[in-house]
Amino acid sequence: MSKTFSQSDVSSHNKADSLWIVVDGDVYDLTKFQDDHPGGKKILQRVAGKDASKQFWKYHNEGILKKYQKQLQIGSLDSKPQAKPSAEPMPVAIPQKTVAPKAASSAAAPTAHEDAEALEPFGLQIPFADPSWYQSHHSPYFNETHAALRNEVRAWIDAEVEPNVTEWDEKKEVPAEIYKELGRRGYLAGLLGTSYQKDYTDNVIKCVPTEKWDLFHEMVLTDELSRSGSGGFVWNLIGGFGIGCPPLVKFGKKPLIDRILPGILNGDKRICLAITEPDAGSDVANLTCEAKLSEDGKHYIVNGEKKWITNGIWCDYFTTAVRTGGPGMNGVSLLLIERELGGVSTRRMDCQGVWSSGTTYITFEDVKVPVGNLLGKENQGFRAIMTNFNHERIGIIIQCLRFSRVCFEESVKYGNKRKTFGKKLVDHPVIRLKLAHMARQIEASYNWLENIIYQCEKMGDTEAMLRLGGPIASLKAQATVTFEFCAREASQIFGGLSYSRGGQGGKVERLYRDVRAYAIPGGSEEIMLDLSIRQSMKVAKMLGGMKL
Ligand code: HEM
Repeated sequence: MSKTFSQSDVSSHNKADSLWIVVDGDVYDLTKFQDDHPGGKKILQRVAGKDASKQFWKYHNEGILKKYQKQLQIGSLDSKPQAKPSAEPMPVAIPQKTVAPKAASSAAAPTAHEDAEALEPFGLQIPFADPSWYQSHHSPYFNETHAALRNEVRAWIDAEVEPNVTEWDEKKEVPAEIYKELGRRGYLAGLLGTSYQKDYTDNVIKCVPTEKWDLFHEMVLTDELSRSGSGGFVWNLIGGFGIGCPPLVKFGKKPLIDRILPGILNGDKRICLAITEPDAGSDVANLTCEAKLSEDGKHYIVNGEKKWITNGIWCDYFTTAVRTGGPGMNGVSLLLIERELGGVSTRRMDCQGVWSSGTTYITFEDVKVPVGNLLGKENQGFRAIMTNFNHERIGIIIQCLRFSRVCFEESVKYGNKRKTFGKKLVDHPVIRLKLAHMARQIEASYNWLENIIYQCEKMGDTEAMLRLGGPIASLKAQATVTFEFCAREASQIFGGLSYSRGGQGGKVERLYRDVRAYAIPGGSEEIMLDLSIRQSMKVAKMLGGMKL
């Protein structure tokens, strides 16, 4: 914005018929906007022609300026210093001695050497609102390729997503263009829990050499997407893909992969995972959706229902758990069902949270699916589903922990501006105690997550399924409990502002509603905690190391 004004220029626009104000040295013409201002026009007229920065920041967060700046800003004060506003989450320079990052090591061994230097500080530097490596703490896991990805994703989310996410959530839809952008940026090819799938897409990620891609990049990507503060948004983008596509890549036959994977990775086609049924959730072995082999042995005829399927309404492909054999886990297969085969109906379900994720009820009626669409072997789908669960749960953990950080960050920011009884909220010990309990749970869980991701990076799929199934289940429960706690405490800190939708407490209100979408699917807390002990004990016994 090149136009500059003096303070006296602004002062002359001090009436309803020409209403200018100044916020942080920038000049806004609110003459037309005043009638639409949700806080009322009188309150704006009272500050007409004046610097209203203090009043503005009392009632709004940064998102408002990002959203309305283009439309309402007409210039800046001639006295405005050149420096950027401090709310900008860009890399910051703080005095310190260790800022020279080492060259990245191989994908299989992410900078796990003793002399790895700390990375440049990045973000707002609010302790615990970002992982400690953003504040230049040393880490054996993250190098400059992870930092480059983090910077790229954050710039995108800050500029194009965060200011719109409330609107999208209320509309229960994210513009299709955003999903395509995910493909264009080459992010989809890296979100599969495998090496980067560069052979199947021309949209290859630019900021990370593909041969260096590892599970920590995937972690950073999911983490930064989640900073949008909307489970609905994150699930819209990766909720179906992140769990529906890996079985295709790992167990699909080559002709099927060659035919459909490029369209999926480019963001042109969408895929989801269809396991849960009206009568089978965590109890996967009891599912009833049947796939009967046709007499000529060329097709499966699929009949049945699936419920709570993320993204289903928008999907072209459904990675579906079907019964091809007898009762129990040994009669279950995975089948890739295509919408265009006919007989697939989808309807949106109204849910408590994750509104823009498209939770779906699906019916399959005599769908004729070619046998070439079988993923893995007939009646051996249960194992593929179990392997997939680890990837799904790790995604849930990453999201929950970032949402917990968002609750923490929002609370710290609000606690530093809201005054009660003559003091800022953060100056009340009872509020600091809430922040302390949030921070300790977030950090403990995140450090465990880093360790588990490192183990996944080192172990093969089968070993990870056996040895990490228990710990991942346990951490999934830990992460959802942490998220619930942080959403609750943040909500108490925001008071009425997080009881109403939108506005300053909007993120916290939305995340509070999203909690159950994390605590129930992908294995409920109860199932996870029980499994964590059963599985860990069983494996320890099996591997012969446990002495009682
Ligand atoms: C660039 C100028 C402004 C824009 C674009 C703007 C926009 C908005 C928006 C979108 C809301 C709805 C709540 C939210 O989403 O946060 C809102 C609420 C409000 N605004 Fe503004 N506003 C501006 C300036 C001001 C100023 C200067 C004041 C005070 C002097 C003010 C006072 C309020 C109040 C009291 C509310 C209601 C807050 C609540 O519900 O708790 N606004 N504004």
